[in-house]
Amino acid sequence: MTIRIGVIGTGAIGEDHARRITHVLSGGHIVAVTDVNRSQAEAVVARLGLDARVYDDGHELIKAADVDALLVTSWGPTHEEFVLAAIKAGKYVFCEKPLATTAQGCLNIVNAEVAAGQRLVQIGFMRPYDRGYQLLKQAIDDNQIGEPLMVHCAHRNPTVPESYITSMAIVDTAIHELDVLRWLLNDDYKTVQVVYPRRTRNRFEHLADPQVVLIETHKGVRIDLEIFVNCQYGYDIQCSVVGETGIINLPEPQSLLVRSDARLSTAILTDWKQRFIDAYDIELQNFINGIAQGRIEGPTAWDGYAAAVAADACVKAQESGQIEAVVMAERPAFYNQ
Ligand SMILES: NC(=O)C1=CN([C@@H]2O[C@H](COP(=O)(O)OP(=O)(O)OC[C@H]3O[C@@H](n4cnc5c(N)ncnc54)[C@H](O)[C@@H]3O)[C@@H](O)[C@H]2O)C=CC1
Ligand SMILES: O=C1[C@@H](O)[C@H](O)[C@@H](O)[C@H](O)[C@H]1O
Repeated sequence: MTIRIGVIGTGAIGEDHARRITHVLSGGHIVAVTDVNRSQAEAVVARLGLDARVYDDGHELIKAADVDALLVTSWGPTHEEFVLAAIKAGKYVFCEKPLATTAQGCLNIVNAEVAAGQRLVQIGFMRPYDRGYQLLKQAIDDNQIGEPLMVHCAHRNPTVPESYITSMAIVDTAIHELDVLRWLLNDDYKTVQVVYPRRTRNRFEHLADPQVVLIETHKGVRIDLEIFVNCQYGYDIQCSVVGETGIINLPEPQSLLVRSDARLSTAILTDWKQRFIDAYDIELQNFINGIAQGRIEGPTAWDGYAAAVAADACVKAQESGQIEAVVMAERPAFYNQ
């Protein structure tokens, strides 16, 4: 059985996902694409050699009879309307993060999915599929370091474009940690605070960079998360969990150790596409397999909502300078299955 897939938004990650579905994974076929910049969609069709129709509009594509499932990889503020339209059409939809740019937007999707009575939405939170994070989780669940007490994290990008604004450090970047740490610790967030260190000179003037997000979970774990999106030297994701009897660190991506010219060195990646390449492959293969089996199992709309509630509180904390509460709605039993 081949799942016929339509892609809405053929920018960086839309093209990369279309590439992996076409040239790496099995069971999926890209039959339709659209982008507000039509020439971008046409260029992707040509570059990847896709046998796909180019639509003028995402809603038209969602309704197309030969499209079984959607990838929503357009800009964050457009996700909610496309995911709601996909649910209305009764079609499976893989939506890149964020599910919606506000918690209320995510809740609208949660409510629509619950009303549809079937899991149709998977979010592109790929870190739980990353081998390194899986090893961390296994060690915590096996009680190898006792109860987790503190987590030190860093999320560093080499540079960001001028269009990247201060709140995006939360809704676009920290959102990955806001998702993966709930899963890792099997916990939810109680409060958040954002503090601003001295700013780097290597930033656009309007952007506060770096930032430090301080989080307290319901179990009392304290998390400090550095977001530094103009760090210059690489794409660097760090996570260190301090437990009662030991410390575990996220493994570095595999890389050659080179002895040469009186130096011992190893390269640092610079591109998010490479850092999580295996996780992206696995999450999308799971989505395709889940559709074929009539049951998708990846990160849910509720996970998208939970991360967005924390993100909303962080954005509030960016502006207030205060400790802000993270208050979630009651989890529908639908998501306990
Ligand atoms: N899971 C992950 O690690 C990553 C996720 N993302 C997420 O993926 C989404 C896209 O990010 P990028 O590919 O980096 O951005 P991008 O700007 O490279 O691509 C987005 C594309 O969507 C198109 N678009 C915007 N509005 C549209 C609409 N209404 N209908 C059709 N097309 C539309 C744009 O013209 C553009 O070509 C964002 O939500 C981002 O947060 C991006 C990078 C990594
Ligand atoms: O999702 C991503 C981007 O959208 C975001 O802009 C980057 O900061 C993240 O590192 C990357 O993983």
